Amino acid sequence: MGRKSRTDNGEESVHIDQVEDQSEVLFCDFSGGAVGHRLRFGGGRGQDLPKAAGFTKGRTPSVVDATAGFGRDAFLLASLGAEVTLIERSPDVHAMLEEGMARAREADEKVAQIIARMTLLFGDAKEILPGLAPEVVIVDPMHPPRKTKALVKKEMRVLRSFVGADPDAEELMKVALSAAEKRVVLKWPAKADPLAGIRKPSHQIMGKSTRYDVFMVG
Ligand SMILES: C[S@@+](CC[C@H](N)C(=O)[O-])C[C@H]1O[C@@H](n2cnc3c(N)ncnc32)[C@H](O)[C@@H]1O
Repeated sequence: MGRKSRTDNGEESVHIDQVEDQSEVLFCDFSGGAVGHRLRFGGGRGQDLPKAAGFTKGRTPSVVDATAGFGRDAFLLASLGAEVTLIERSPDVHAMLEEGMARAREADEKVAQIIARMTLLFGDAKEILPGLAPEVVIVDPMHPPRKTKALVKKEMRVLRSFVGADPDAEELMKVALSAAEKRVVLKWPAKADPLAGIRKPSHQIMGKSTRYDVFMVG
């Protein structure tokens, strides 16, 4: 996002309005890096997210990831055999995902099979979810600022510079709770206060830095 102006000597220059981390590009890579590593060495259905989403040895639910972001959670669940619909409302992030998925389809046969189970939608999940009747909804809004000084991972800082905070997370959770047929999983920082205005979770799965609040419905 740039704004043009004239310098003292009359030359045109471009000012970057949102300097923060927008100098960095949004990029998603489904076949290398952290995602590829998790695919090769991850703990399968024993990982916290699939457990929270109700994946068992014999059961693979259909999932809507209402907050797609980098698509990593969706990719993990699709790698375990689930059909996953991803919803993203930021045009920049949606474009990044679309490109990342297209690249991954070309890169590697195994990864392409996983991507084939992922359907990406553009828009606000609060409007789209009620028309989908999903078994399981995953909600992972931008997390509240940390109470500690621990630095947020760079890629999340870059993402935040594009999408900002998600102040309507409570509203999204309410829509998710009425749309899901089986359960809603809220991914939230382990030590953060519960999301205001939402009923208590049915149970929690606690990780080192992340927890999964599981809300059974129906
Ligand atoms: C923390 S990131 C999600 C990261 C994701 N779980 C992953 O594995 O990469 C949150 C994303 O959800 C998107 N988002 C938040 N609220 C949304 C809504 N109501 N509808 C669609 N997208 C939403 C934001 O634009 C942002 O890209």
